[in-house]
Amino acid sequence: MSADSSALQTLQAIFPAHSPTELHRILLASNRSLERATTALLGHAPIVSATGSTGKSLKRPREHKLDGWLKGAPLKAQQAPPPATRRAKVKEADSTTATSAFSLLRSLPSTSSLPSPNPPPPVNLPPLTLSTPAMIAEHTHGLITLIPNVLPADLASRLYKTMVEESEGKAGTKEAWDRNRWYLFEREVESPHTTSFYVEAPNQLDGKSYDAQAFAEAAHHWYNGEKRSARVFLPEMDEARELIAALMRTVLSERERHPLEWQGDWAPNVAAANCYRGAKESVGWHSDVLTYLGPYPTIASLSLGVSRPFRLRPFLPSTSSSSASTNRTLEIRLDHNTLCIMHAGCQERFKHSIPPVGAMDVFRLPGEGKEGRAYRERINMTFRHYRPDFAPLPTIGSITGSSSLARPPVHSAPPPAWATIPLAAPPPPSSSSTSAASSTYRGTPYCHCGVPTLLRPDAKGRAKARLAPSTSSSSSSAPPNEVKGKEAESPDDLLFFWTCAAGMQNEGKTCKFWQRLDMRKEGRGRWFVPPSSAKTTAGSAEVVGRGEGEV
Ligand SMILES: O=C(O)CCC(=O)C(=O)O
Ligand SMILES: [Fe+2]
Repeated sequence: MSADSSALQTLQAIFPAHSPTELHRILLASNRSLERATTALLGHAPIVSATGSTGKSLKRPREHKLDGWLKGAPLKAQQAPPPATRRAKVKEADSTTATSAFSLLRSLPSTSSLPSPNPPPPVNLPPLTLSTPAMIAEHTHGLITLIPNVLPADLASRLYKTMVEESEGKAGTKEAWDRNRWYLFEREVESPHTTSFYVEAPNQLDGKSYDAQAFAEAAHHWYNGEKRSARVFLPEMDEARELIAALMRTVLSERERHPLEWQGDWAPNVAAANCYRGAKESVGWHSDVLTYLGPYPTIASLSLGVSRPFRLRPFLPSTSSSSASTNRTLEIRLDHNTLCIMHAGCQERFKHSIPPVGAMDVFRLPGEGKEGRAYRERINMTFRHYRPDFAPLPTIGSITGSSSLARPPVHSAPPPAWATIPLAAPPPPSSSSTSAASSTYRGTPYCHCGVPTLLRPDAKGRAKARLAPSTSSSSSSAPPNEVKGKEAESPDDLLFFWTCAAGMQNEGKTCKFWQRLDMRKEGRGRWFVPPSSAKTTAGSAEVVGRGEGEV
């Protein structure tokens, strides 16, 4: 796929009301710069929130904010998966997905494909609806498993009601969920849905090699760097995550684990929660940032309430030609009480989105009949396993485990926001600690802006092509991540890198920091030695954790 068609695709996603021809013309007139084309199409207006925190006026109609992005086709009537028992469904899904995922990863568009001098213009096929477990397994290469009716019906209803109230600020913490805000091309944008982030209460952490504060701090990455507090799991969420954890143990025991993924138990220790109120609320194309999940994470995403389509689109290598079929958007309907498991490799190979829909059915709780409240909300909870070997450093090692702190309504003091932690100046390049192999865990690399970086996969193969053109063949002997041993036995050859995150909150300005993930040098995976056993204190950790050199 050429840079042009990639940019064109992005423009089509942002401005679906414009024809591909028109977008192509504007892209060419903008010297093929995506940013310039976007600016031109937005008429130079900043995308600011209605409350205008930048102080600039809202000049564009609402459809030009993020919630106007990706206006998809109206939701087509779709066939719900046929009913079956929970056990049978797990089996059915497993039988089509087990152990095949990583060999199938190799069959996805390769980052080593040859450039195509004249790629054909992208053809816009409508999304392909995947309505059976077999279709889902085939088209997602085993990277998605859907489990309908995952929770007992009564728990699903209770959890849904609580989370709707919680999102409105009427339960638990009495604080409504917020919209994320961040910068894109130096314009402030806000998420077209509301969101919040949940972590384990300190008393749930006894004996674990991380602490609640560390992961509360990690909530910042969920919020694109905006300073927000994490909340503690509500009782109904705990009930659900226990059941989901047990189910996931079975599902994962039957799958091949990727050498770079977490090799221990998958424990859902955090959850991002999203509320989509009405047909227009949505989330745009993205893949989940890997900063605390590490490479090849498994994410268990629970849907409650209104049914909405979930879309997936493969990342296409920047240097390869693509056909309309390899690039086709996939669509899966997510009904109430469905678990959508995004397996290891899904974030690396696909983007996902919840598009706005033209119309939607309201939701009534099972058993309440027509008299029941007509809900307009879809609640989503993505249960995630934040890895100790990817945890933020400043507070790791200070496990509280205090039962007197049982279930506080919310972390009362804001977590030690990375943007506010007094930072030592980044060390000079010569003192870069990356050169010394060390197995002591040193946390998240900090960039030159003094903030923790984001971990992302080199999903399009751009970095790989730039770094090592000679390794661009899939038969390359150069291992990923420059490591020997188990972590080098990656069945695909994707790279991961740390990048500056400051731009998301710093009026779009970044320091261009870029550093390749190296599991061994950074003391992760099988080289992980928890800082507590290395006698790291919170105070010294602040200094140790920052300022790795740029490569
Ligand atoms: O609402 C969903 O199903 C997707 C949410 C999502 O993409 C996320 O939490 O990262
Ligand atoms: Fe996501």
